[in-house]
Amino acid sequence: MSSTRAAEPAVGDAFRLRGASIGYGDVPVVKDVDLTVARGEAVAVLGSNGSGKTTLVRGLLGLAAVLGGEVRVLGHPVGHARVRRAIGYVPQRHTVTGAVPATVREVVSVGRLARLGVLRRPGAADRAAVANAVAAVGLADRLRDPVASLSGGQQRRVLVARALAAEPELLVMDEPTAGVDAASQATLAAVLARVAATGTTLVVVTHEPGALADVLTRAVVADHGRISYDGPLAGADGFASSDHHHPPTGPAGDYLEPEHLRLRASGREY
Ligand SMILES: Nc1ncnc2c1ncn2[C@@H]1O[C@H](COP(=O)(O)OP(=O)(O)OP(=O)(O)O)[C@@H](O)[C@H]1O
Repeated sequence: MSSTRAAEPAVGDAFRLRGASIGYGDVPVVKDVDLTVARGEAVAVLGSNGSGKTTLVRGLLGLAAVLGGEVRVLGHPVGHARVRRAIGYVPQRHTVTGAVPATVREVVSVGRLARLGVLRRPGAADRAAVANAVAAVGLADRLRDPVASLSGGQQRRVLVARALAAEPELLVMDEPTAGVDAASQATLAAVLARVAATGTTLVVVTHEPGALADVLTRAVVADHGRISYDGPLAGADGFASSDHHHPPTGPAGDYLEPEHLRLRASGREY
């Protein structure tokens, strides 16, 4: 997709964990982890079920609690407004079926909200970013269709487009290829290669790194909440667990609906 954001030199950290413990309530799942990812890197997060991969990336997004140590994203503490605008997220397992019969364009437009702020109305650049993101995932001909009328794999691609529409500096994807057919995985790999080429940092939680092997260069393997391997993706052979992946089932209502409603309530059309 084209980007309105000029490629910036990849300087500094995309994120940095120092002795970081991340979890839920007061229970750490990720324990005492040191990890630095530089801007512009493309990193796979691998490991078996329950090893803490999702919790690790949710810690970057402020969706899991930092219980100890330090987590900084783009040089800022987690939850900083600058970080919220700069980070794109494709959550795990969610499809887009829910109570709100949103169209593809509406769901993808939600990805622009953080950039727009409360007051600014969408302009040509916003509409172009949405259209480009939808085209990038191969769904341009479905722009006006209700998302609920798409297949599970197509709905995953809508969520990828929603994250791309924000033109994020850091794109975090949790199992983006789960339940997506081989042709669509190849499309996604091509999209991510173009996104990476603009200097965007990629972090992809996956059980299927092979599908994105041309894009992801570094692998981090989680094991019982700790990092057991950090190095070239090629050297992580055998760590990727293919014993299981989640079918993309279940409503995404908790994550999507309030934002859909906000978009509609604001009367802002794309
Ligand atoms: N919201 C939550 N509240 C409490 N515990 C949680 C929550 N989410 C995950 N956990 C626990 O954290 C541990 C790690 O889960 P996590 O989802 O991070 O693993 P994962 O490596 O992403 O696994 P998978 O490959 O199955 O997606 C699990 O034991 C899980 O029960």
